[in-house]
Amino acid sequence: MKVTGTTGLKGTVNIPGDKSISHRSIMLAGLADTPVKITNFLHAADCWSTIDCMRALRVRVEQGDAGVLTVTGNGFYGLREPHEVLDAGNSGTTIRLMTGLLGVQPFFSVMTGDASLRKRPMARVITPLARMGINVKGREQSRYAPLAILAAEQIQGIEYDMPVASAQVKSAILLAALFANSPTIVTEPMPSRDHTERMFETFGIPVKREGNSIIIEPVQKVDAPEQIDVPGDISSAAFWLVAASIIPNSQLVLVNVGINPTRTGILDILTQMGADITVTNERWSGREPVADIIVRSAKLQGVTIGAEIIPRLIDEIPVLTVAALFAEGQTIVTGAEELRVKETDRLKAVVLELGKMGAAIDETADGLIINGPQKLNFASCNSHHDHRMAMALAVAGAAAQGVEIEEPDCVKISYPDFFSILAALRQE
Ligand SMILES: O=C(O)C1=C[C@@H](OP(=O)(O)O)[C@@H](O)[C@H](O)C1
Ligand SMILES: C=C(OP(=O)(O)O)C(=O)O
Repeated sequence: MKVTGTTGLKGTVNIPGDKSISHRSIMLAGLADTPVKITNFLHAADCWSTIDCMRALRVRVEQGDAGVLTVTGNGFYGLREPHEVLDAGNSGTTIRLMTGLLGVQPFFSVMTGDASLRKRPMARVITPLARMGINVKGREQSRYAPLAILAAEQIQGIEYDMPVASAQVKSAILLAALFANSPTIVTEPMPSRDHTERMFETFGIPVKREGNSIIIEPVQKVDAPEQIDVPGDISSAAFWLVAASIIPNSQLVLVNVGINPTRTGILDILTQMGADITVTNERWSGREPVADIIVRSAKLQGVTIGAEIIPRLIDEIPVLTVAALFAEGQTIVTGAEELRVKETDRLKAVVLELGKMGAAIDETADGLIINGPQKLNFASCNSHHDHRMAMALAVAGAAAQGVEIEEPDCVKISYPDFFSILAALRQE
């Protein structure tokens, strides 16, 4: 995929559905006994992995006009033993959340994923689930998938202090907690995205929050809504926010962007860098706040991105690195060691691939140091089969002298139309 430099981006982008919320909508609707309609669902490979897993557990998922889904479950105890190995593909969210949900079922199941997913840490979910009485085993002393999930007997609620801020670990525990015989208290070191908690409330499940703790009482059933409208994904909007900021003569209107405060670190950091961002038309999409966002080119300054904000922009670091290369002064990222266990080691990958374009970025144990502005040249760069890398490289190329992206197809994981939208917004 070749992306050439452009003199400006202009237009309106309808932001595709939130990936995190799309996964959760299918899982919760699959526990209901009435049909749930889901609009603006993200039709991307990761969310389809969740659909395929839930279908294998005998949940009906039908696709109607405009990609609207209708999910029909068989009730709270209605999942059935799958005949096949469940494949989470490239999706960490699918395998980790599903492990919580499968661990409490009275049947055996096996989950696996692609080569990248089979290298990602799974002990972080297996350890707390084991304390609940859930029996999951994996490869290499239960560190990696494939995972074998044994039929559950008695599930206890636990009090768990999470060692890392991870919405996936938190959500796996909270899903299992619904089926336990006593309450569960999960405490996070820093608040991670709370879409599971909000989705629980949408399904009539009470959620108690005390500081950084979440308390869940077991339930016997869920009260499903008739419809869920998935907000647009701010992690997808992030590529346009950065691209329009650093490419002169740009103005974009991003429509229907989720602005859940556990996700808006990118808006805070770009604003601190001097970006010209206007959040308008704030409204609710169910229990999730959404808005339209106008972004115009601006002169950016370097910024410090510390551990406390990382969970609120965890997936945005690759594209923020590109922003930092175009900003005046130093940008320092710390506390971002979780990036090493994503689809690829994203700290290493940004240094290596943007380095091919001439960028000098220092890699530290838990972050990056970028001195801007830097001049980038045309180069061939590899996505490392990581969707966020592919899109960050495209933004860098469009803002500079162009880029050739090897292995660009991975954008199908979260944003299948990314390249065609980029082409449509270009001014020359
Ligand atoms: O819960 C979720 O939907 C997600 C949580 C984050 O992962 P971690 O929980 O591993 O931080 C994030 O990086 C991922 O893209 C989606
Ligand atoms: C890390 C990501 O997703 P997941 O963990 O679900 O694979 C991502 O989308 O950037």
